[in-house]
Amino acid sequence: MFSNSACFVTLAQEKLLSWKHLKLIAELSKCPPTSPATCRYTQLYKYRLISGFCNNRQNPRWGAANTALVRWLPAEYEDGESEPKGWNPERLHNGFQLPPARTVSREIMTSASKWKDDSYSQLLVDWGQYISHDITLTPQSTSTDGSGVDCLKTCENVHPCFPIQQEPSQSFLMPSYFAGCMPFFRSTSDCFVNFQSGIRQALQRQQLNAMTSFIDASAVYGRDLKLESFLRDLPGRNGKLAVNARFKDPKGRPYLPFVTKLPSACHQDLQGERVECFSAGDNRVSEGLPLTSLHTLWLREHNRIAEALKHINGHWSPEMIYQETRKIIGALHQIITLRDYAPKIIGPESFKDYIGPYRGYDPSVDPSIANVFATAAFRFGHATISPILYRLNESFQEDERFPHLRLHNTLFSPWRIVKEGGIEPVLRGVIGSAASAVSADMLLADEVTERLVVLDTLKQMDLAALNLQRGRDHGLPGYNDWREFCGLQRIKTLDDLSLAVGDCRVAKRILDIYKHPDNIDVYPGGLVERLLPGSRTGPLFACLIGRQMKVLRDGDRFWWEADGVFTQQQKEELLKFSLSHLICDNSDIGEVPPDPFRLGNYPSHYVSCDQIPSMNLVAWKEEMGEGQPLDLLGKSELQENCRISDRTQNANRVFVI
Ligand code: HEM
Ligand SMILES: [Ca+2]
Repeated sequence: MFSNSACFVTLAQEKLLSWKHLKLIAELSKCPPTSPATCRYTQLYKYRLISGFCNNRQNPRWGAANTALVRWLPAEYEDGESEPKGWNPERLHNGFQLPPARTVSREIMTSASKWKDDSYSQLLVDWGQYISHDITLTPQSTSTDGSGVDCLKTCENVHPCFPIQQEPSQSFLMPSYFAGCMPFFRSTSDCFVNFQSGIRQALQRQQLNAMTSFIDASAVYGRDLKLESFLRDLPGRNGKLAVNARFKDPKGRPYLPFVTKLPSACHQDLQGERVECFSAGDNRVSEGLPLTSLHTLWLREHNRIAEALKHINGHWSPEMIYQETRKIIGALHQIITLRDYAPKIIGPESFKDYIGPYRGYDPSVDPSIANVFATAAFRFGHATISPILYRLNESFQEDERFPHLRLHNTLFSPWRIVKEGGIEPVLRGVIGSAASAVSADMLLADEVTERLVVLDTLKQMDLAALNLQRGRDHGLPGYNDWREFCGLQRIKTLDDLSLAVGDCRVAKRILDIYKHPDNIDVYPGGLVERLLPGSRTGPLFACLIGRQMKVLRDGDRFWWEADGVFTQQQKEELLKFSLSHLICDNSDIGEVPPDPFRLGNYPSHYVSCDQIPSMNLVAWKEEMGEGQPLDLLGKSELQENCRISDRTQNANRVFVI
């Protein structure tokens, strides 16, 4: 039941089970019991802890890094406890076998072409990917998990491997060691046993979120002290982040530092010198060029703001400059996501229904990421990935030196930033080209279903099949159960499905493959739904994304609008910020659309950077002696007392934070 579990358990549930039983469970699970976390000192500290612990002082683990994804509906494993759906291919669900993930991908989700979305730029897609990396990372088992099985070499379902079977007609295209399947590593399972939700659910396998759930710029700063220290320019004593020591852009602007473990797995320009994978608060930073460009902009913005704050408050310590800048950058991530991004994704009506106006911090709200959000709903964005990466010159035309590229040639290829003109050609491409439209008959581009590059796997992967298989690995309930959860009608007939999808041919194909409406997986089901007006999602994903965004806001003690976090004057300055401003201040681009998520023609819909409002940081001016003494308390000093969960080390820890 608990095999391959990451070890960490708090068993303070004496009211429910005897200590004898708790100890037995701990032994079986190999998860040593620990005392519960407490947050004794945190009221004295005005910044978030890097791990997210003690954001909620009564429930210190809520939203923290390396805690379980929460369940809004109990898991449905084949054996009730841990085996994925489809683990035993012979097993019948409502009288039918589940269709293999790859079949669903090829028959329903893969498209050789994509329509353009005339309203929005590609930046809307890239922000989605960027912010998803701030709030969720589901760690996977590795071949070295002690199981003795190498998931790169087997096509059998043996823990922790749950390979994606190829359709027989495809196998001959594969090298012999892959013939028949694509490798798949099951997500690592959590050891934390939460009895509050009942014994049955407590014993079910749960997956982890390695990131802090909060929108807190953890993709910039990291999620533990070790990574955070590595990313900082501590020797500079200036509150800044460390920059790349080897390369600068053509105008002398900095790049992100490289990873330390060399040679890194990133792809190389075979002609030139090596360019390693970049490092940032999130280790997926080098996955795509727009993603890397956004990370680079935030690195530069941190250093720009830190420099300005140092001038304004000459008496601030390097630690205080760093923390205040980090706090501002976190707030800006929240503003862009809730004000500019979310309404465009779920539509104005759903925004009103599920999120609504801010009414203050609510400590009874659990801000943790839900399993269904990370594993299905927020992966809606995969259907908006463009098969082409556009690179544009100063006149927003195709760049002759750096032409457009097919997507698979850009993944994990940071050399294309360093050697091919910096981040500007890519940034102009993302603001100057249309997002891909989502329609039921054209979902994921075949660039990502036939040629997806995943590091450490030579094989070209299928993102649609990975998403589907991941949902089954996590035992996610089906599409119909989630519809019911969201107050939508269950689908019973082909007519019901045709109505939900808005395309009866697609609806028929889905029922032909699944045979029973209750067998439809939540990912393809949610993805094919007819989009709500003014949104980029159907009603199910709008509900799930809306609910998640609401708890991320209301359950965050440090939310930028929460009482006492910023002064009124500071809030007014923060609200002036926009992604246009981020681009203007940190790249060589001098003209931008006022809202870069909206697609405009160049030059008529662009304005000069001088016309973009900017924050006045004088709102952060503090007279000598005005700050609380603890503002200046060295973080390391405070966090000495905070023994924070680190799954790679001994799990048997006491939390006193
Ligand atoms: C070129 C663009 C993108 C690529 C190559 C990409 C690739 C991937 C891959 C390989 C995974 C892990 C799949 C698995 O094994 O389960 C993943 C997960 C995910 N992606 Fe994307 N993605 C892209 C864009 C996006 C966008 C635009 C969004 C949302 C708007 C998004 C949201 C997510 C989410 C929420 C996860 C789950 C993260 C986790 O919990 O680990 N991705 N993506
Ligand atoms: Ca976060």
